[in-house]
Amino acid sequence: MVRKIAVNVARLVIAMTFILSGFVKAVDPLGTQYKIVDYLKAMQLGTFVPDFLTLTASVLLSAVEFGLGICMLFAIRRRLVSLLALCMMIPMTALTLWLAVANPVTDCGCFGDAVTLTNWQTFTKNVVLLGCVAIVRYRPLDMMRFVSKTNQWIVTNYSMLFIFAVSAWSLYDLPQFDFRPYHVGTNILKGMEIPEGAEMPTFETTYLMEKDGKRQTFDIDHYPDSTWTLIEANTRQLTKGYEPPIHDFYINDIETGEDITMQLLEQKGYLFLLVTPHLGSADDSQFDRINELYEYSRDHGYRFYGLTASDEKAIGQWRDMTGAEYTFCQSDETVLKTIIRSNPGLLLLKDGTIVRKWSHNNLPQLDEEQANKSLEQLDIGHLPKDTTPRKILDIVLWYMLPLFLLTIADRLWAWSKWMKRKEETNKIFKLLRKKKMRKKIVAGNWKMNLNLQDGVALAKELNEALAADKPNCDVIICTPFIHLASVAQVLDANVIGLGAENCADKEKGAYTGEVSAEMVKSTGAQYVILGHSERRQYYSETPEILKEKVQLALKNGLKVIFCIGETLEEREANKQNEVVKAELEGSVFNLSEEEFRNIVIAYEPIWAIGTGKTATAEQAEEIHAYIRSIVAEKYGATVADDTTILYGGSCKASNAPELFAKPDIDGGLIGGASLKCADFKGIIDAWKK
Ligand SMILES: O=C(CO)COP(=O)(O)O
Repeated sequence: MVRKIAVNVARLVIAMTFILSGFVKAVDPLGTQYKIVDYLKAMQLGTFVPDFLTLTASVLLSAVEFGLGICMLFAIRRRLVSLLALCMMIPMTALTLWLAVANPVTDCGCFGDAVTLTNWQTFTKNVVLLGCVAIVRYRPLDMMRFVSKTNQWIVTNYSMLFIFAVSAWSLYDLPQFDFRPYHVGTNILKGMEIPEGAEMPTFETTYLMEKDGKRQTFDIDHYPDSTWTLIEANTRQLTKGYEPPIHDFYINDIETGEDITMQLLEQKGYLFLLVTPHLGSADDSQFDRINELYEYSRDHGYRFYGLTASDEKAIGQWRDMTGAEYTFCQSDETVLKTIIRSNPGLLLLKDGTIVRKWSHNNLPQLDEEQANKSLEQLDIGHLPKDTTPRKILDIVLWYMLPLFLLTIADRLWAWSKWMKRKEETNKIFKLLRKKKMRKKIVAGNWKMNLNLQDGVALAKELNEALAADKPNCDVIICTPFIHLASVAQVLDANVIGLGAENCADKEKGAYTGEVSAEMVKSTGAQYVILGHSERRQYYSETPEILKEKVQLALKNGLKVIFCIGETLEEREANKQNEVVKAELEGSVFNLSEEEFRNIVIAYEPIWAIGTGKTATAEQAEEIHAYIRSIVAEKYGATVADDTTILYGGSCKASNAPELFAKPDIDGGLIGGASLKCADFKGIIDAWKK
């Protein structure tokens, strides 16, 4: 248990970290690409790898991280994914150790610009993650699944589609979430301010001095007297001090080389900055639109500058190619790349505040009417509404919600499958289902007892007792022929069903002493007992005769309580299964499924009838389950599940509850104990226990 919890906590930590890190990289693929280039430069490989490769690597890296995170979260391909995570984390941890020690790149870029970590923090984070991956790798199968194997492909494919769409959209337009210091709404001057009392950087200078050929290093507090000669002074920075979010922004006038940052930012009004870090690789497809915007700003007296890190030659080429008339200024390439992830990209500032940012693919287009208006009058001249909540909602609606719904549907499906399996294997579940689906019946078989008056009186008494205390099973009384019509008169058919104990194997005609199924039906009876062992034994009813009787009873709309059961010798010879199977096959398994649904089976071991010897509940359950299994073989599991199988043979109020509690025993066919109202009701009430 503890182990399982540890594996699942570790798995969630890895999943969340990978998903976050993959997502923020996908949101800003160019930022990730720049970071990759930084690493390559630090390894002296910068010049060998072309841009398209580093950009592809950036997109793939985010997809791999996000994909691994999702697989961890949903426990998809557990063994493979934990191995891949380990293969990724080992070199990553080694790499970040090198970063922490050698410090070739200051920010690792693990979480893009969303979360900035120092190199030692990154290394610590990776050590923790490596630990988690090791735990998960040790027991990958302890990870609990959120979606079943058959539906995992939906999660992975949908996630891959999502993350590539995020990357593509961010590349085409701009990062959908801007975590950099130059996001819309930022006042650049404010971003450059150092608050009063902020920590200042500290430095230490040491002095290498010489006296009489002996050299020694001193700090300022222990600076020696003039007998020492200064050889060398060394200054090193001890602490960085406070660094404002924008600390390296500058704009230089190309012609004069003068820094005009303050002049441009402090001047009130609108300012367009066309940012092109590198003119040689800038996209020039939209130059018409850029020129139109320049003309618009010129007509309305707005300032418009190109800002690049390229040299004058490149600027000249750009002018020739695009007909650009705007003035170019110079700035730092990295700063320009940080300002906007588009080359070129357009910035609109008002009073030093960034009001809008456009990728070259999404530049504003002004129609004639708009072109005549000032920026104050246009939408684009004002800060946009904060679209972050909307974007988050989009992600929730388009990505998280479908996955969530899939998970719920999948879990419900898995749960119903589990329940089904449980029902098939677990007796308690079986019992629950049986009680839910099949008819529970307690039927009385009066046999050749009670004269007409006593019979009618008993029927009346029982009717009243059950009307006053409703049974929660079906109750049937099966009486001799002569009682039927009269008893039918005193019974409430909604409370007690009526049946005969026999019917003829002939339809009608010269069969002196016989009573046909049609006649039985005409009394108001709904059931007939057939195949009782006493009739088989004393009146030589063979399976063939019973087959005829069953057919005629069903034809006349009677339901049949069909009795089967073995003799003591047969039980002792362990032949009970064979016997009951042969009895069913001999008389009822010829029926169609529809006909068979009108059969109630009564298992009555002959050695238990009227003898006071009851089959134990376990014995009875065992053979009832067997009977149900052969019905299932013949008619299928559904019919078998719906078939009521009664137990008969010395069943009393005292043993009925135990018998009826068995999953395959659906009630009783009662002989002796059905002749007294109290005894019979006692058995009926067993269903209430
Ligand atoms: O034969 C029976 C019901 O048909 C069982 O009889 P007893 O309940 O008297 O044993």
